[in-house]
Amino acid sequence: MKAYLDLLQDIWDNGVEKEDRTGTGTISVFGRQLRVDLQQGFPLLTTKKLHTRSIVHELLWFLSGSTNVNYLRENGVTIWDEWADEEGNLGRVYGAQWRTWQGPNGQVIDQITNVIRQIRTNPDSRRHLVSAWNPAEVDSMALPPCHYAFQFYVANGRLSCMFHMRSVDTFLGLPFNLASYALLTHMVAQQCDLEPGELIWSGGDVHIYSNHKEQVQLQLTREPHPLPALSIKRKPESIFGYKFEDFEFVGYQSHPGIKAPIAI
Ligand SMILES: Nc1nc(=O)c2c([nH]1)NC[C@@H]1CN(c3ccc(C(=O)N[C@@H](CCC(=O)O)C(=O)O)cc3)CN21
Ligand SMILES: O=c1ccn([C@H]2C[C@H](O)[C@@H](COP(=O)(O)O)O2)c(=O)[nH]1
Repeated sequence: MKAYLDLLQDIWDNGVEKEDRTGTGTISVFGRQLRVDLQQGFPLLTTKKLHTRSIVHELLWFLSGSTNVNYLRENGVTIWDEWADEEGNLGRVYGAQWRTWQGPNGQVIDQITNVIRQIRTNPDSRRHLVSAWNPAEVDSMALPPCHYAFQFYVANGRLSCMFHMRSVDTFLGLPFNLASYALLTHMVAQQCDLEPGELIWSGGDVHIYSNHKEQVQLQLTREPHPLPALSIKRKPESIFGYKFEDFEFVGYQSHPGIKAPIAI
């Protein structure tokens, strides 16, 4: 994950100071890409300890189609609490767009089921795409999607994934997002009898919040450890059958966690 540290350094060296919606202030660059070969290990940051529990539960929650934080809270995950209303609702965020995109004639589109069916039946298609960016509904979301689209690609028996982010909290958000899409790629690959290939991240406004600068400097002094491996204990009937206990990050060795405030 040297590439991640290089990205932090790149923002540090080339970023411009920019105000933002949260009032925190950032240094920011525009348009960057990272590529990770999933055959070389699972891309979990080793230069600070990541809370894998939150990452796994958040992905299972997206896949379930839920947009209420109750499931997360029941499992001790608090990362979406600041954006939820009194009933725990977030509006038509990721889960809703992935599983129940509403068409103009009242039809409901399950993009996840569809994309997996397509990968299985027509792997060479160039349309293996899921979009969370729904212009008709962005105003009814607690936060418009940051990771707004992803695409799969099949070649040589391997499944690769490219995902796009319009706005990137590089210190707190991106490590979660990379691990989450790596996990999703492993799951979809298993469901489609493929091996995981490459994970490609592309970012628009890629920033470091002004109150994360010390944390970033500390992280940049640290040497990465070897990457862990992901073990999936069983193959469920469908992409929606995975449980938290099915995943193990084998050999995850990391530097200690680094606390940082989240910009709301
Ligand atoms: N400013 C901002 N950055 C984000 O990354 C972000 C948002 N807002 N809003 C929506 C979601 C929520 N996400 C979050 C929220 C909190 C943490 C966070 O505080 N992470 C801590 C550990 C917290 C935990 O797992 O309990 C960390 O040290 O990584 C990470 C991602 C990602 N998204
Ligand atoms: O998965 C996520 C979700 C959110 N973020 C970050 C990116 C920005 O710092 C904020 C969102 O603020 P906007 O003003 O809507 O851009 O959250 C992330 O990095 N990853």
